[in-house]
Amino acid sequence: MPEHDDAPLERLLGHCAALMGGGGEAALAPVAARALSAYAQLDDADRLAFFSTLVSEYDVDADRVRAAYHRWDRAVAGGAPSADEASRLFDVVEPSRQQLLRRLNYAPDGTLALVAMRADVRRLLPAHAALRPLDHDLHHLLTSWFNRGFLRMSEVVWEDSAEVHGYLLDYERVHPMASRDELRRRIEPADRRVYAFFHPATGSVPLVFVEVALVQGVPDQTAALLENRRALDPAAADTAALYSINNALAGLAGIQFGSHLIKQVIDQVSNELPHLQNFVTLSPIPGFRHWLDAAAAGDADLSELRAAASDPAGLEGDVRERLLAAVERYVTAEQNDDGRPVDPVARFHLGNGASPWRLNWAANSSRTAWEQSFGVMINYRYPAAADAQRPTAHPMRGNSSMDNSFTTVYEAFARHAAADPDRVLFHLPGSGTRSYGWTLETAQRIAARLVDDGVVPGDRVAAQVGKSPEAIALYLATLQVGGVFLPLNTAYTGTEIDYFLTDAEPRVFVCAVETAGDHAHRAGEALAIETLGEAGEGTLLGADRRHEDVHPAGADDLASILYTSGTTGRSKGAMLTHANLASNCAALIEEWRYTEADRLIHALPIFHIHGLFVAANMTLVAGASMDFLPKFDADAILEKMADATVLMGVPTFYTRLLRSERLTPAACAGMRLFVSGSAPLLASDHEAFEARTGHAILERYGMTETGMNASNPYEGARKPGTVGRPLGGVEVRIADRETGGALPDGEVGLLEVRGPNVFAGYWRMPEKTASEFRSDGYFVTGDMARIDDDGYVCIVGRDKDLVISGGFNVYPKEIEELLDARDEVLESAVIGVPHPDFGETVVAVVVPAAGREVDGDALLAAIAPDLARFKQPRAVRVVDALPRNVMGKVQKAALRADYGDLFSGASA
Ligand SMILES: CC(C)(COP(=O)(O)OP(=O)(O)OC[C@H]1O[C@@H](n2cnc3c(N)ncnc32)[C@H](O)[C@@H]1OP(=O)(O)O)[C@@H](O)C(=O)NCCC(=O)NCCSC(=O)CC(=O)O
Repeated sequence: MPEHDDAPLERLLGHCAALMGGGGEAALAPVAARALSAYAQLDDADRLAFFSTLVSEYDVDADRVRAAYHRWDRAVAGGAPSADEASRLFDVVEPSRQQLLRRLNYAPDGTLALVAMRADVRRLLPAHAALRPLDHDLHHLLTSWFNRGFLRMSEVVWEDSAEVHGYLLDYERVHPMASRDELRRRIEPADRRVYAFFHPATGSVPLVFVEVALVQGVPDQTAALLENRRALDPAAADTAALYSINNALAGLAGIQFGSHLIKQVIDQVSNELPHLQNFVTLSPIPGFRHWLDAAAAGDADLSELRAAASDPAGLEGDVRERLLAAVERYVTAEQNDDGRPVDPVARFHLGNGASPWRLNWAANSSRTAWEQSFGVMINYRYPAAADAQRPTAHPMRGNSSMDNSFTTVYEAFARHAAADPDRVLFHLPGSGTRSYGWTLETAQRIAARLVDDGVVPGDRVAAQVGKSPEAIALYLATLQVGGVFLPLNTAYTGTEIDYFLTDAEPRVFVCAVETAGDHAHRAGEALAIETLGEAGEGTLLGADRRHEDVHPAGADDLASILYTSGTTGRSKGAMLTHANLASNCAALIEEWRYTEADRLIHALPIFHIHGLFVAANMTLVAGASMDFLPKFDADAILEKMADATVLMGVPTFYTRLLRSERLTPAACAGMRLFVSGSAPLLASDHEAFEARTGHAILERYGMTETGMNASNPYEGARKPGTVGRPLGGVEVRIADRETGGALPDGEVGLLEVRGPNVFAGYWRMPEKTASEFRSDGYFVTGDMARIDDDGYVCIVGRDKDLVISGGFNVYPKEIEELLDARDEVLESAVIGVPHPDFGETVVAVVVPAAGREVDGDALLAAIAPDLARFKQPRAVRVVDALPRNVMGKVQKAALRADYGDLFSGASA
């Protein structure tokens, strides 16, 4: 080779030796600059030689490590290790090339040159694995130099320098740009933004840049975002689409800037445009086809799908559906050993707090998109800034989840109110009534108050109030203004309320007039407190105007969050969308032939799905009326039967009615339907009720997360001990508990459901949400069931450790945690045992701490302030030890057997 080709490498190595020779920073900086300029002249062969020298010659010195270790070890053995020995050891285990690289960084623009050097290393790495230690050192150094705290975000505008624009043109890889004109279309229009992150050491080079489009509706096509079009007025947009996110410098691959960059972009956009509702991406799925190719080798279905998909003309109908299902599985379920998604883009967004939202068929017609994922793209959805958690959900297949062609519960109610304002909605105890028109006006007055309190769409409105027509108007008002209704059990204590308010961060909390004093301390900048009494008194109705605007809710917008106790002790907020409520209500109205002629006896609480989203929603949507009773009262119900047509209740209602002598065929003569749900109805109660009244109770099955799933038929056999067939639009299947594989009819397994009724996920618990869904969108209910020969679902037990007391769910963990926190308790196990009135009730089995005694009553009194009454154990049993299996797990089944008849003799 001619001498001048060798010279730069030799010069470089000479400079490196000089740099390691010592000297102050001022003296070394020019040497470093000369070294980097020599490096810039190297070709790949020389680079490889240089890198190999760094690996072999600038490594750790084994003798020095050994010597330092022995000194340290001796000092430790002698009982007097000093900080000196430890730091000496620390210094010598670092390869000397790290010091060399740090000194190269003394050169002006040294950091950028070292980032470029790492890009070279990474390019050569696949063929030269021996360079890995060098890459590791560079990664280590760059990670600390590019600490997130040094990054500065700014919006790139058309007036910025050509240099910055040039970088964007060069580094845009998601949707490459052919010209400055194209760049201009992404920067200049009012509905387009580019945000870039800069670092002091790399000057005007944007390390990461994010391109944002302000649009109406969640986008499903890249072409629509990139084409030349008239700009949309940002005030008319409802969605910010982050459609291109680029890491500019290959040398920074794998350097985590933290999860805040995207959040910072979202904060910036939503500060400027607070009305935006959706923050989404339209992202590629780069690894899908590669994964399909590999996975097809061991999977006959995928192999067949891969073959079918190889012909672009055949990508219709069934193949398309199956491909989308496979993409969904790839994005949501396929994980690396570290539990993170295999797809790099999914890893990035899910790691940053987004959720997979929707798959879009034929979203990108570029060749790359075709080669990566058959042109399928995905929207990930980010929580909005103000509303730190927008809905998270499993992806919905096939461009369909944003279908707005449906009527919300509020709209259906408002139509009845407008068409026939005098129609009675509430029959109150005594002879009072409230009309649809009154309810609409009351809701509008409450809406005015909510708006004055600062409620904007997406804000939560929490309520712990007694049952009254005004409380229903509050629910309607919340929906009207686009809020998310969060009803709370009136039995919850202050400690429990603290948790819900902290977790849900509502804008407004409405409490009972008499508890206002207890909650006054919660009021502040972020939370307004209002009061509402059972007679309609309180501050909530204080507005002297009506707010008539109706927020146009989208199908996927949240309508409500309902908290259910958690298996881990932390209550989970189930997020229900407008489409969840509307679709479920429509299915029930049809199934139970519910019409405006119906008059419902409503004796349920209105803070749960049964009383609010089944009973009240059906009435509001059908234009029917209801006898609105404050709570269950057998005599009051029997009285109302004279005028009513339908009763909806939990099994305790029927157990108690059966105890009344007034329950006769004559008393029920005008009734057409008795519905039971929320807990299993004893087959014996079903039979006794039919024998006494001639009415077969219609048992149905639902849960907070799904609304109603199945129902015995209105016409046809209502079979005791079953919950009937799936409702229209709802799919159910029985799955093997271990493998998740589908089981044939007749076998017992986990009941799983899918359909428009299934919730959008748990509030701020994306991992919990993900763990409760199968990759194909089925929600795992936790109930064990089988399907009989007629297709009826029979619930045979529960997989989850849940107690259902009088229709209220109670998770033992929450109570065990309170018991275990007591000094006198070593450990505890809480179980549900049969109870003649509540179906099941809560019992605590407690082991005292060493040398301590447990007094059951005192223990219950101690935990009572933190626990709603219905969750409090009805009995405490003190034992020496809890029964455990060989794995050490408490055997609750054994405890249930031991204490199962604790209440069998009790009268309710
Ligand atoms: C069963 C009930 C009628 C019983 O209420 P009552 O007010 O009549 O009870 P009571 O007057 O006899 O009260 C006796 C004592 O028990 C307490 N208590 C009240 N309800 C209780 C319950 N469910 N479990 C345990 N304790 C309960 C009271 O505080 C009181 O405490 P003390 O001893 O201190 O006096 C009521 O709990 C109820 O309406 N439950 C319905 C719950 C519901 O709507 N669930 C739907 C969830 S939605 C869902 O699950 C999905 C689906 O529907 O599919």
